[in-house]
Parts: sequence; C-alpha cells; structure tokens
Amino acid sequence: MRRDAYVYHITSWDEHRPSSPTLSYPMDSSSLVLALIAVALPVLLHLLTRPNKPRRPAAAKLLPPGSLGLPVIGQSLSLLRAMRANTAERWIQDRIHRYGPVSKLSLFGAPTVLLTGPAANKFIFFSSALALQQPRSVQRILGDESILDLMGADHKRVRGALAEFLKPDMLRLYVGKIDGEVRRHLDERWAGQRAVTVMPLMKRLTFDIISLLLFGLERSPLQDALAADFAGVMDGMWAVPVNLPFTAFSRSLRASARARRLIAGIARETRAKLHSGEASRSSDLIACLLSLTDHTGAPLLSDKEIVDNSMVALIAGHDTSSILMTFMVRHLANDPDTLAAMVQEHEEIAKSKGDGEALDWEDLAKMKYTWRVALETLRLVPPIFGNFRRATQDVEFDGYLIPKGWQVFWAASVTHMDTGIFHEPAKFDPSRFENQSAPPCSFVAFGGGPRICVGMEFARIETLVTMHYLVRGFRWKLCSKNDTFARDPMPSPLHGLPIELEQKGSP
Ligand code: HEM
Repeated sequence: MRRDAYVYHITSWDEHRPSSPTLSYPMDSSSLVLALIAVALPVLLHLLTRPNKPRRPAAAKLLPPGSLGLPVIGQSLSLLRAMRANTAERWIQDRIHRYGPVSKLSLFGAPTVLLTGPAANKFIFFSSALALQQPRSVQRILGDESILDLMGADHKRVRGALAEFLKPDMLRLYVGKIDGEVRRHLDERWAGQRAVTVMPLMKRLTFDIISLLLFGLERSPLQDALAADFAGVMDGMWAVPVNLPFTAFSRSLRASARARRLIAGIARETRAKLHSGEASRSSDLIACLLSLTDHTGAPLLSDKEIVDNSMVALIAGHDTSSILMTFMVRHLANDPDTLAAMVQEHEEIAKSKGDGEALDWEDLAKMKYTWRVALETLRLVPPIFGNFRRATQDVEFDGYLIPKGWQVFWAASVTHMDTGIFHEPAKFDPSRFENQSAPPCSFVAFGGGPRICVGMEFARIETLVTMHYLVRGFRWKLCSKNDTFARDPMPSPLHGLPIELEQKGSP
C-alpha cells in the first residue's frame, strides 16, 4: 500500500525535469552512500540549472510560514532521522510551535506544505485539487496502473472493483477461511514454543491469509515462492532507486517482476476455471476482478490492471494489519486489565461454540471491546505515519496558497495526540471509542474521504479472529525491557518483538 503512504521521496524540484532520484528507507550503510549520491547530485544539478526567473511575487506573500531549507535536501534528512529515532511526532510538534499548524518546508526534493489537525485532514482527503502522490520508485515496483496511481473516473472504477471483493456479504464468506488459517498458524508456529518473535510471524500469517483470499493459494511451493518474492519486493521498495545489479532497489524490481509473472499465471488459470465452471466470482479476488464487466459487457479491468492491483492489495493487505496485531501483542503484555477484559469477551463467545467450530460473522459482531483495543492501538501507533498529496492546481487552505505542483503532507499522529480531541492522549484507553466515535477526520489511521482504506473491514476481521485464538490460547511476556520501536518507515518494534510464550492449559 500502498504503501505509497509510507514513503518519503526525492522528486525533482521541478516536476517536469526528467530524472528525479528518490530517497527513502531503509538507510543502511550501502543505502546511505547511495542516498548521499542521490542527494548530492540533484543539489549540484539544481545549483547549475537553477532558473533565473524570480519567484512569483504575488504568491510569495501568501505562502505559509517556514523555510524550504537547502535546495533539494530541505528538511528530508532531519525528518528521516526523527522517524528512525521514533521522535517524528515531536519533530512535527516543534514545527507547529514555531510556525503554526500550516507551514512550508521541503521534503524529498519538492516544496511541501505540512498540514495538521482535523480541518486540514478534511481538506486533504476531500479536495479535488489534491492528487495522491505516488513516488516513482514505488510506481516502478508495483506497476503504474494500480489504484494508487489512478485519479477521477479510473480511480472510481478500480476502487469499485476492489470494493466488490471487500463488501460485507463477500467478507462474511471469508471468516471461516481466515479462522482456519489463523488456527493452522498458531498450531504450527506458536504452540509448543517457549519464545517467538512476533513481527515476522504476524507478517507471514497476514500474507498467507491475504494470498489465500486474493488468489485462492493454499499452502504450496507457489505460495512460498510468492512470499519470498514479496519479501524481496518490500526490502527495496523504500531504498534509493538506483537500478544497479547490487542495489536493494534492483533486487526489489527483479522480485516484483517474478511476482508479477506468478500473478499473471494465476490469472490465466483462474480465467480457464471460470470458463469451465470450476471457479466463480466469489472464489477469490482474481476471479472477482476477471468476472466484472462494464455496461457494454467488456472486461471492467485490463489484464495489467488486474496484476497491478493484485500487487497493491497483497502489500496493503498484509503489512499494515501485521503491524496492528504486533503492537496489540506488545501492549497487552504490559496491560493486564485490558488483557483480562479481552479474555473475558472471547471466553464468553467461545462458550456458544462447539468443539473446534469456526468463528462466524455474528461472533465478530460481539468482539466490540477487542475492536476498541485495536482502534486505540492504531491511534497511538498508526501503521501509516502520514502521506503525501500533490496540488494539481493552485489551491488555498486557511488563507495560505499551496501552489500547483507542491506536495501536501498529512501526519496522523499529530491529530491522534491532540488534547482538544482525545482526553489524555498519551494514555491507552479503549473506552474512548465506546458509544461516541471520534469527530470527523480526527481518527485517521485508515485515512478518510474517497481514498479511505478500502480494506478496513478486512483488517478488522483478521485482527479479531487472530486475537480470539491468541488471548484464549496463550500468555506472554516481552523478552526485552526496552520496548521502543522505530519507523522504518512503518513502525517496527525492537528486534521484531521477541516474547516468552506459555500455552494455556499446558503443564
Ligand atoms: C490495520 C490495517 C490497515 C491500515 C492501518 C490501513 C491504512 C490505510 C490508509 C491510511 C490509507 C489511505 C492513505 C491515504 O489516503 O493517503 C489506506 C488506503 C488503502 N488501503 Fe489500507 N490499511 C489497512 C489494511 C488494509 C487491507 C487489509 C487492505 C486490502 C485488503 C488495504 C488496502 C488499501 C488500499 C487498496 C488503499 C488505497 C485506497 C485508494 O486509494 O482508494 N488496507 N489504507
């Protein structure tokens, strides 16, 4: 997901200039060298080719306060460092204290306006003058016809197709499959272990769930191959986009090409199964997308759109949810009261089930407290820190001009930690989601407006099912007293969150 969201990149100062390097995570030592090259080259180019024309005088006085900093580099490295040190919220707060809730800066090579607060979120999510900003590196890896790159009618068409697969009466059908996958994982990878590392286990669990539902992939060498390719895709997605044989970016491109071939092959097989009646529209996402037609009876999505959007759904559909579940496990380890209330909720539900009987849609509706715990976890640690938009025309917010071509950056945590919206925001308190929902655009872990997360309900199902079996089956303790985390750029607990595990009911 889309992880468009999760990226910070260098594009050219001038959006029409042809080569614009992208800088993002991870900043390991080889990446750092490349990052320096990526930063230094454009600085030189910028200085040599800087146009002489003056800035627009009329617009200048309306621009938000703040400084664009050094050409190209701007404030990028400073923000990246803060993300890594998990002090990015403070970094943004410092800017707000200095300049107010609307300020200009330069991030990843482009002039940017940072906007914070619910009114700003509403503007970002709903304004037709702002388009989702997709870094070229991510576009090259995921494909340029995914939902993340489309606008207007095309975005609506592809979003409608994905929503068809994720609508409630389809989701109902998935609960049993997700239940089976969760139990298999816990039996094979958690049961009988004295210690496990949570994050990689959650990543594989959510990958297996989503690949089962997107492609009908059961446990098989094909699923393992796809999992390996996707791990490769993720490794380089946030690296410096230098396509040389030894770079993470190039490895990521190769892994993406392999994954795309696998998905195209699955699509061919599924098409044949649809013809022979062995598959139906509700079999999996690919079957659903292949079955959709427009009013003339022509396929709604091209073959390339199906592959590109399957790539996005696979990434968006497992990375974020696995972070949510990992951080719930981390929080519950040190909050016995919340854990006890969850255990009680799930034991109550289990009483009405037969031995080994799978959970169903109605059971999930009863897991209200657990979902509030999940929402509170998302409020405190939103998997997506923030995201970029690009102004497609000059546009105004709060009396300030945002010129055409500038980036706009929103950051979820700033709103989530606003004392005017959430009482004692640093406190973990699931009851704040009881009865009253948060005011519009103030809880934005899933974004908002026409691009609000299309997989939100899916994430709810897999989280609730996993937590049901986890809190009933196991007790755990964190292995390390130091439970800090970094944003890389997604939140990632120290060492992947190792825990000591005890299976309930075992001697
Ligand atoms: C806890 C889990 C999840 C979180 C926190 C999350 C968060 C988000 C956010 C914040 C956005 C909006 C980004 C923006 O507007 O800039 C988004 C969009 C999206 N999400 Fe999720 N997501 C989650 C799970 C999922 C799942 C399970 C799927 C797929 C099954 C999914 C698919 C997508 C897609 C396709 C978009 C793009 C929608 C569009 O552009 O119209 N997400 N997500």
